[in-house]
Amino acid sequence: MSAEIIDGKAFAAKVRGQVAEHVARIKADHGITPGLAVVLVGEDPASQVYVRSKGKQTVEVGMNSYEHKLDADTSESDLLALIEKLNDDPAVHGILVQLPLPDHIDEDLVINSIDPAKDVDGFHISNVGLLGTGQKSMVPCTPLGCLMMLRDHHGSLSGMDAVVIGRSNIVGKPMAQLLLGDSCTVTIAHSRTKDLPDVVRRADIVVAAVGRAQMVPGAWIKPGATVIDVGINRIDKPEGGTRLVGDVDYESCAAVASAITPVPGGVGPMTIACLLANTLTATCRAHGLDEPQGLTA
Ligand SMILES: Nc1nc(=O)c2c([nH]1)NC[C@@H]1CN(c3ccc(C(=O)N[C@@H](CCC(=O)O)C(=O)O)cc3)C=[N+]21
Repeated sequence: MSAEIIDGKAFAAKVRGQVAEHVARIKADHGITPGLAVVLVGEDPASQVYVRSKGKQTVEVGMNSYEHKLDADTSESDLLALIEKLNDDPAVHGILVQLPLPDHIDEDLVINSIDPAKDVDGFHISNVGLLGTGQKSMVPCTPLGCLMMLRDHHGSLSGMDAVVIGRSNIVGKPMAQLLLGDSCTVTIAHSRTKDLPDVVRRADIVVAAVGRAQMVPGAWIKPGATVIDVGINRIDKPEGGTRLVGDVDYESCAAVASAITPVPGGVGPMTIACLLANTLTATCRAHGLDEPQGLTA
């Protein structure tokens, strides 16, 4: 194994420290406490774990956390009414509606009903359009966390060949926009891409975000490339029990890459840290305060 391990857990702790410092300052100077509302519909146990750790970390950086847990059979109109209330609540600077939503609720409708200025996930069409045209926006947390780690590792990304595997609205597409914004030559690959191994082999930067356990083998990686693994998949261990793995085959990729993010402890913790950074950014914009440096795209 030769690759440097990019420690997302440590990086996320550093980001949270910067957020906490800034929060303390705006509290002391302006009497403002950032507030993040998280809305969870249904009982999905994995989702509940994320919501809990988000809530805990929100409080740890000095923000107010508002959790709304709704029954799985909550109607779309009740959910929209809650969002309207949160949009109008000056104590709430950020709103996150945990995805996926139950089938009877129109996800796009719900996301686009969030005030874009409070859309700390960056999923509202206004924010997507602003990001795509290089204007100031709220940037989706997972791609923002990946970008922070890449910038930290490489300094400039200018002119690098980047391949994003996966074309989701949540990760693949915004990741491609951010890499383009940093002057990479960007390819978005997906399930219909021809000769995927050859496409991936051209890349200086590989971002894997397909949601398929260990699908990228080391044989696809150009020696010396940087591998960012967005996948979080739970698989059975041969000896019983389960473990988390990414979308890349860690052992074989780490043997040829120059740097790689582990799962767990890579992109996941950075996603939550960036959610807090976005909540701080939204708070500063709402009150016309200076934005934190280095915590936005
Ligand atoms: N509107 C919305 N925004 C989201 O950002 C969002 C969402 N919906 N729905 C669910 C997914 C999932 N998600 C994770 C965040 C952090 C970890 C994380 O920190 N994982 C740890 C491991 C956790 C464990 O051990 O189970 C790690 O990778 O090291 C995982 C998953 C955010 N999501």
